Amino acid sequence: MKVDGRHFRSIWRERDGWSVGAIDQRRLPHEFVVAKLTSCEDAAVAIRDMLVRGAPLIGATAAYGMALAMREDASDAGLKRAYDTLVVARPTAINLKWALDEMRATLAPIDPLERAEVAYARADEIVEQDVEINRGIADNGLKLIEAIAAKKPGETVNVLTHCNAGWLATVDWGTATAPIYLAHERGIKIHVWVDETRPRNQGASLTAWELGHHGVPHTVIPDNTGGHLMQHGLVDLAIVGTDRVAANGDVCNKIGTYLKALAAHDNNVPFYVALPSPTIDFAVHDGIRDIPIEQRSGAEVTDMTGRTADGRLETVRIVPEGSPVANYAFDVTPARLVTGLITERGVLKPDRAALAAAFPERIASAAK
Ligand SMILES: CSC[C@H]1O[C@H](OP(=O)(O)O)[C@H](O)[C@@H]1O
Repeated sequence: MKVDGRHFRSIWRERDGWSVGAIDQRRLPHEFVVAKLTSCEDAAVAIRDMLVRGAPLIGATAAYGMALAMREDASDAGLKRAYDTLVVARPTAINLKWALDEMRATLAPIDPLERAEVAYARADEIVEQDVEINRGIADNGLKLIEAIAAKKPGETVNVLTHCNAGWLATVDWGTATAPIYLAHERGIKIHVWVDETRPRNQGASLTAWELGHHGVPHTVIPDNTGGHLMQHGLVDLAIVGTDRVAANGDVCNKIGTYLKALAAHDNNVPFYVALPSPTIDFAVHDGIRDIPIEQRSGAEVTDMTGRTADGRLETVRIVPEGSPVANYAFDVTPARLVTGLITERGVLKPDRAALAAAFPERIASAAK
């Protein structure tokens, strides 16, 4: 989307035809730095250390990581090594394995001499497909926003979102933010409550940054505020992203999403989840039981980084030395708390039948 009027994507193939540019999201919102990935290892580290993050962007980065790997070693052993290196970079977003499986299915059958060129072409397709899918999510989600706007003519539609499921979490448009950007472009009065989303503060540092630079009205709120806003009628709907949706409609997303869904349910606030179909894991039938929840470094909880009054970036400790911390990166919202799944093929009920009917080809591939 736009950064002060100039269009950006989160990741791209550079003009040299082989290296990969990506916005270093660890530096936002205070610095806009572009990283250059020149090896499979670079791609794996970028995913692991969250230089890039967000399920679809993780998949796109892994796809280019495989292409970078084929430049290094296009043998069968090289292909296996690249897959094995990338697939363990982060455990929860299924888009990582989805993209790697797509790349391996494309590359394994062909002559190693052709693999590098074909890998870049397939990675480019995955990237363009993400943008196209998210544009479809925008169209389908817009209908929900328009229906709310029609009931309150002249008033603002207030949307709450959690973490960052914006264009920075994908190649472009975002998932949860895609309908928001389209509504804004269509002139609908919209405002976004942005959960700061401790401990990595991706709402405060990424969602606020991208909405602000695209000109979308928003307010950053502490994570614990959403329930209060819902009780007082200040949230018309919630739209969040997801890292993995189970076949039964359970939704895995950034830690704290489940609590937001409970508050929405208690206040009859529609709670939608926006996702591209590669985020559906038809091999998982109980999200709470079976989706692996990443646990990250305790330093993300004990420390905070910010800008000082004189413009320096500093990291400070906010937890007593010696106090143990736990840092669960995701939680799972049961399908019963989800109003609908906004996909590129429509807004679906969060259940097995609806998902299977909308994506029969995915059922077939999961059965293999
Ligand atoms: C469009 S996927 C966005 C999803 O990914 C984020 O997780 P992370 O930043 O740790 O990769 C978060 O759960 C978002 O909702």
